[in-house]
Amino acid sequence: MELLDGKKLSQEILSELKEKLADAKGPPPCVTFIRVGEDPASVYYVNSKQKKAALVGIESRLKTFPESITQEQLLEEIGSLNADSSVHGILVQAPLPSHMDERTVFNSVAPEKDVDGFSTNNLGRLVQEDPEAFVACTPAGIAEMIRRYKIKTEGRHVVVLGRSLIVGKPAALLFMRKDPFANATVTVCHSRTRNLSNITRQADILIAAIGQANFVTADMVSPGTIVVDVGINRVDDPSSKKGYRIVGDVDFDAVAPKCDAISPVPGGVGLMTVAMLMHNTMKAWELSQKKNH
Ligand SMILES: Nc1nc(=O)c2c([nH]1)NC[C@@H]1CN(c3ccc(C(=O)N[C@@H](CCC(=O)O)C(=O)O)cc3)C=[N+]21
Repeated sequence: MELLDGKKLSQEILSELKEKLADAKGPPPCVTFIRVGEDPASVYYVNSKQKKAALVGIESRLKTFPESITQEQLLEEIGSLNADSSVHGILVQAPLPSHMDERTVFNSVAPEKDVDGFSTNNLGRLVQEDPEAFVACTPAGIAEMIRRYKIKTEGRHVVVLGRSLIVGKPAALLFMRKDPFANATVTVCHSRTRNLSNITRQADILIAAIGQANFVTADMVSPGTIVVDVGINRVDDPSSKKGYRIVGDVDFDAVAPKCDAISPVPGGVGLMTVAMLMHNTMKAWELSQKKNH
């Protein structure tokens, strides 16, 4: 069993980006984060994204708003960032307060600054296999992990567990692209899927993005499978300082011995997500320079 090491890979990606930026002239890439409210997980994630940006030489800015901000006010703020030529990427941290419509908010980010890839425009361009599309950072991170470990996907069966906008759906689209690093046969399963384990046992590559701790058990996985665990679930752990720990969607201890390769949580896809955000910001910056010349 090989461990798919997101920590090592993400550091590799970040240092490649840093190197690329080292001899760049003019203002550096800039990503602006929007955080509404003080959800501790959001505070933590945005903070860690800002730290990684600084490491690479990407400028980052943070705009925070109280939960009481109206959607209209938020759209106005996004509008002024869209118009600000010193900002190359905009990321509205999810989840948003329940009085907002996430779809409307995500769609208000200018397509060329939508480094999250959540807007209609970028999802459409992903379906069209447009290389200039911004691909959502988590699916992009999964694909990059598989590519860098030289895991073949062509003609193989990729089973995606979960159909979310942010992970499951774009991941399925990525792996079915006409591309030597994709070309997979993709099955998407979700909460209404019947005989789930019959399907998951047919997977060459299993991507778990359900959001439920220990959902994927050993009987669901055939020997030799490659498992990518996208879950981030909090479970109580009195022996840890915080009183909880983060686990994925896979019962790691039981499943890992059966796998050819498996990504851990933490230390797996989460870190790749952050690295791909930096990649997307760099891409937004490069595309904006191309346009201005
Ligand atoms: N607009 C938007 N874009 C996002 O990309 C987005 C978002 N909203 N909302 C929340 C999710 C979650 N997410 C993660 C980022 C980093 C780790 C990460 O760094 N994980 C580390 C640390 C885990 C830990 O200890 O908590 C690891 O897996 O090793 C995980 C998850 C981005 N998201």
